[in-house]
Amino acid sequence: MQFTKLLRTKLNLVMRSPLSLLPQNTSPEPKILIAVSGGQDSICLAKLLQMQQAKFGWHLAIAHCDHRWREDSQANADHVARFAQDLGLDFILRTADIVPKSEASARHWRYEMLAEMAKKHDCGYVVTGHTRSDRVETCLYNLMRGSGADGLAALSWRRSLTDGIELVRPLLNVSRAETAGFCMENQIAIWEDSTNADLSYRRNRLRLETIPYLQANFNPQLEVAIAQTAELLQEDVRYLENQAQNFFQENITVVWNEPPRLQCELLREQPLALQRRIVRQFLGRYLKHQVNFEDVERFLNLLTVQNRSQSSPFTGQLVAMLEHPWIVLQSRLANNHDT
Ligand SMILES: Nc1ncnc2c1ncn2[C@@H]1O[C@H](COP(=O)(O)OP(=O)(O)OP(=O)(O)O)[C@@H](O)[C@H]1O
Repeated sequence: MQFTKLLRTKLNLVMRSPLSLLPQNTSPEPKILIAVSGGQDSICLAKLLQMQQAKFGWHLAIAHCDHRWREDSQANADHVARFAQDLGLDFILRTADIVPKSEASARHWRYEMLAEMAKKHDCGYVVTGHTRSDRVETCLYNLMRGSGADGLAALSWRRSLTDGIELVRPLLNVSRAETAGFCMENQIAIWEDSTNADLSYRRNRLRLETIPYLQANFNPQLEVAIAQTAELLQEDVRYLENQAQNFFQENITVVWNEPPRLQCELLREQPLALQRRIVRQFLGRYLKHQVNFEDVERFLNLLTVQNRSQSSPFTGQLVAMLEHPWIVLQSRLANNHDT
């Protein structure tokens, strides 16, 4: 039982134990919803948690989301239902009314359903089977998209899913090879997603071609190295985000009322790394799309211009106007200096 022992040890480390992210032996019994796709990672997670259920006093349930985008999706859901029954755990299923059009919309729907199921069944925690391998893929993928530290700090151990419900990923230091070894060792049948081998998906090319190439030619320990980078950046990002939040709390440099405005002088005094985060948080409240690099740089350019009526338009209806000593965010219609 080599893999079983290894993974149990990894999850119960004395220092920084992933399981310490979950409540243990509290009263009332903590309820945890395990998101299971049927693949080796979430199957491994569910079995590992079930093995320790009595020790930590958890009430566990399994949730599956059927996106209905493959012909065999019903059989996939049935597989997970049988697995839950074998483990003696409750099974909760959500089936999509409308088949999602993209990976991103499927993921969005899935997290919405997981939050809704957790709320309905009184679970304070949702756990997913994301592994170190997922983390490395996400990190590399984001690197190629030009992402900053936030994207490279891919996948957090824990974040808020919705009000009062935490999302926890206990397998972030476990590799996919280890979850596969665990499932084999424990003779658990996993559901093979037929699209996993499809190289027309960029994510699959990264997993099946790029990462093995980098491992063979650059660093056999590539996964560990990149996961370490993500881990380090995560705390850097947290620190900088807090600093940016403090800026809003400590200085009367921002007015949130209409039209919202930021004071140029105090913003200019901050290091550029912080200026960028402050502006991103500020714009994030108002722009309809996700704030991107160009939006932030366009806003910050206003700090360097002399022309009092200079403006920077954003996609959509908003424009940032230099109105000394402020940069004001207003509707394009309200401003006739549009560039
Ligand atoms: N259909 C599903 N039903 C329930 N849980 C799921 C489903 N698909 C994925 N999950 C959960 O999400 C984890 C990650 O799955 P996967 O890597 O396929 O998702 P992803 O699309 O990359 O999502 P993410 O953006 O969260 O990384 C799984 O280990 C499992 O816990």
